[in-house]
Amino acid sequence: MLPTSLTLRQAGPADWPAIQALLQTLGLPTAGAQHHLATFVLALSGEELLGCAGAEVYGRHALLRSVAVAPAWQGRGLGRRLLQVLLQQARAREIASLHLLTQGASGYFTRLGFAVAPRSSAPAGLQASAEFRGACPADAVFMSLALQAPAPAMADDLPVAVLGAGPVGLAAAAQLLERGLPFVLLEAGDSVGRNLLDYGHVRLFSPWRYNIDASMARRLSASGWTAPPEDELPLAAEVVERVLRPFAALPELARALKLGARVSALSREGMDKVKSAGRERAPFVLRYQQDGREHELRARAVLDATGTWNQPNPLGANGLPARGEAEAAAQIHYGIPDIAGAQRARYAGRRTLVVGAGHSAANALLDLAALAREAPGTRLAWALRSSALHKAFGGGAADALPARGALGSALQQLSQEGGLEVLSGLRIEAVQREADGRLTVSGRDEQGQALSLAGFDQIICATGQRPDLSLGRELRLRLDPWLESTEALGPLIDPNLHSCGTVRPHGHRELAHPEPGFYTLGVKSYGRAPTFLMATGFEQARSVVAALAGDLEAADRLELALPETGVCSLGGSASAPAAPASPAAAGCCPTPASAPAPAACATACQPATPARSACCG
Ligand SMILES: CC(=O)SCCNC(=O)CCNC(=O)[C@H](O)C(C)(C)COP(=O)(O)OP(=O)(O)OC[C@H]1O[C@@H](n2cnc3c(N)ncnc32)[C@H](O)[C@@H]1OP(=O)(O)O
Repeated sequence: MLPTSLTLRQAGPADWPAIQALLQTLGLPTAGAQHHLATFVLALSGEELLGCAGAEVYGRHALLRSVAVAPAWQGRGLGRRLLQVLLQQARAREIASLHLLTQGASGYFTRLGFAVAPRSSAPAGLQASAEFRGACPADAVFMSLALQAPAPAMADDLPVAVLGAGPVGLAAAAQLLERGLPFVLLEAGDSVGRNLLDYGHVRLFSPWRYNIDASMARRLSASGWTAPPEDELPLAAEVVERVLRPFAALPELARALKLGARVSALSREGMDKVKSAGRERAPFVLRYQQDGREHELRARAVLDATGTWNQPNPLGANGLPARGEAEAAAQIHYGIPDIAGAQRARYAGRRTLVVGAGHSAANALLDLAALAREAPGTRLAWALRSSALHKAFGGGAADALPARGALGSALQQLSQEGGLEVLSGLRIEAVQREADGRLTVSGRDEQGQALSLAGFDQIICATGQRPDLSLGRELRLRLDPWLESTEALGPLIDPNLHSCGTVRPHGHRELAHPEPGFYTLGVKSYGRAPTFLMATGFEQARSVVAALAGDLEAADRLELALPETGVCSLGGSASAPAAPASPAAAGCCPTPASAPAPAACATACQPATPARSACCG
């Protein structure tokens, strides 16, 4: 018998402690559940929580979870009543199908109409849920229940839209060609590889064989192309000249490529972000500017490989532009200027402050030091937010990419020889242009003491990049709260947690969003994390395109091991600042397909995985 005082109602924030306690008593996972508290239906007798059931909604699909009845009240129809309410609500919200993962209750849900299904059949949004990402053990049974007839598929003849014709966007195009899927490739710049050309003078620290996507190479080879010597280190511009441009010139690619086409907004036809019903069969709508006019096109899926290069982080240590930064813009270069070439005059005989702790800063400092040997009066200073210089110096000989290790070692040597003024632990707050035209930088040291450094002619800001999130404003995206990476990647790449090159292989599942058919690829998928390597992007493109083609077997077969940097840390304090990204680390340095991890790193740097529970639901 159920108590006469039984009430069923929707949960509110104050109910979470009691729900959590019930789930823990029954051995059900709690990870991620609180985010979906608003969907929870509760059964109460007075203040006492007798049972609960919740759902995570992903577009027109939902993941049933946390179906729990207190042991003393089981077997009296309470579970069934809770589920009836949830099902009613799901139908009212036009949810097309309900799914669940369970270890011990599949028999229970079979009686309610659920059927066991392969995990791979789960809608894309569900793949990004905490339960799919690890809160439920791999042996949990996946079950589904259709609430409405399946939506008709979107017209197959619509193209896949690839945004950005950098190495990863072009790799996606190569995969789409191999799969025979129609596509359109939109590039804002006037050339493929536009961002690489911006630092075209920089020599990459990974040799050719890691800079070329395999599917691109296959297609190029068929047209008589000769691969560059695989052990040489190319300049960034050479990657464009010798690989990307020849590939883009192939007729089958050239037909699909729109240069000078800047995408400004994405949405779904007839749907704003709020509308759920019919969403997944509504084509994407892309708005873009080309030749001074606004255009729109429709697509069945969108792969955003636009990178982050055009969104540099500012000088301000708090992530905001330093006060006065905009006014001083004419004397600040963001990225890696061509100090030995086109921009020599800007730095020769001048005093320059380089801000940042990544490979871009190292490259700029070494170029300035070389210039100082030729041009009298050239002086250089280096400001970095952290005082942990060893991180900026990298792993040296322990780095699996020797050129990357050598870059840090050369910087260390330069600082030891007194070739540069080092200002570590400096948190920049303001930049001021003085009457003599020089810049004064002020901020605080790690103890909070005010600091002011005057007399800089130029500043090179190499503090990394961040993604432009405005494109996805009308799409349903799930991002890591601080990295702004795809949410599932956050724990794997968070520089607060670890600094190794080790990232668990990942593909279409980790890259999926609640918006079916939308994926972010390449460095943008890592958001603000500085550890992206180009080979990661090639593998992402391969997996996502295989998934779009319906080849889940290939999409799930992920093969990628990243080389260690030689500087490993795990569980770094939250106050430890992240090393800023650099193009050398972020956009242009592919990695060996499988590089052995140095012994020192092999155990210390296991990628973080979400907390696991013995049970599931
Ligand atoms: C998506 C998910 O949340 S999966 C996680 C499911 N939850 C759990 O495993 C937690 C522990 N179990 C419970 O909290 C409860 O037993 C629930 C939620 C599974 C069922 O709730 P109850 O209120 O006990 O069930 P209800 O009274 O509606 O139905 C009882 C019937 O289901 C059967 N049943 C209950 N649990 C199970 C089970 N794990 N497997 C198969 N049958 C079951 C009972 O034997 C009973 O059968 P009968 O009608 O032939 O006597």
